[in-house]
Amino acid sequence: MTETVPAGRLSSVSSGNALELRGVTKMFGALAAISDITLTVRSGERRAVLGSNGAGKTTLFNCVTGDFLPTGGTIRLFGEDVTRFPAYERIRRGLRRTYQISLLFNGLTVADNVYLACRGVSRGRFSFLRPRESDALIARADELIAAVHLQDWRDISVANLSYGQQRQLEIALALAGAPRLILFDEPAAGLSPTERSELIAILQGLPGHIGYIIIEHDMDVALRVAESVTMMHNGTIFKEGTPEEIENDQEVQELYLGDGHA
Ligand SMILES: Nc1ncnc2c1ncn2[C@@H]1O[C@H](COP(=O)(O)OP(=O)(O)OP(=O)(O)O)[C@@H](O)[C@H]1O
Repeated sequence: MTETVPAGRLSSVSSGNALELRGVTKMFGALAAISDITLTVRSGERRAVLGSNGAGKTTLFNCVTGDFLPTGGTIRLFGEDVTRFPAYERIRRGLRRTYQISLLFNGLTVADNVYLACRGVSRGRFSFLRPRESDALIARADELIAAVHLQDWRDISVANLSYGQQRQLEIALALAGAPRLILFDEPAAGLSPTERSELIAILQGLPGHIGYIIIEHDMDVALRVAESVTMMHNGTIFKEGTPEEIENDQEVQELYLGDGHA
């Protein structure tokens, strides 16, 4: 976890597309939660998806992960059509996701949680651990713990971590295996200003080959950790641009920033 590429210079280290959505629609009865979404995210790209409540952000994530099958359209992950693939097949191809709810083992330590996540995605998980394999997984777990700035809490049980530290740990779990694209669902929700700064530093410090899409209501966080922004409104894409373009866009300000949604 030593390679760090600042957001904004990522396109130079990666090629190809991580994600291509073409005309993706998801209906719930008569309601189009998302409608005709066409979106391309390059490998290594860091994209924020913004929009007011009910804009369709989470539905978009659920379609990408395979939690929902879209009603229409196609989804390609690293060039492959995964539209009808189950979630685990997408995970095998390097897709990860964090949730707004915690999925941690509260009674276990930080190190145990990350170790189990590493073991869960390692090839030898169904065999008895050989010492060397175990050592490698422990070393990998320690790398991930350092990547999310939790090395001083390595042996503390999750129940004794602050809320912000628990969110940091969830990022470490998402990094287990070989993720190439991570979907972060409101990682800054409920964090203190100090914890938000920590989160920004962690996201900015992720290895350059790992792209991500972040849903975030906190504009300050979103615009600092993303190189591109997609604004959603009423289930459709309303605007795309750089953080600067979005921040200065008159329509965005009127629709989103000015009405207290941020
Ligand atoms: N499982 C579901 N069944 C029926 N309607 C749903 C379902 N999931 C989402 N919706 C509806 O689809 C629309 C988009 O919801 P979605 O949760 O994707 O928005 P969002 O942008 O993530 O909102 P928020 O910021 O509040 O999480 C909303 O009108 C919502 O009520």
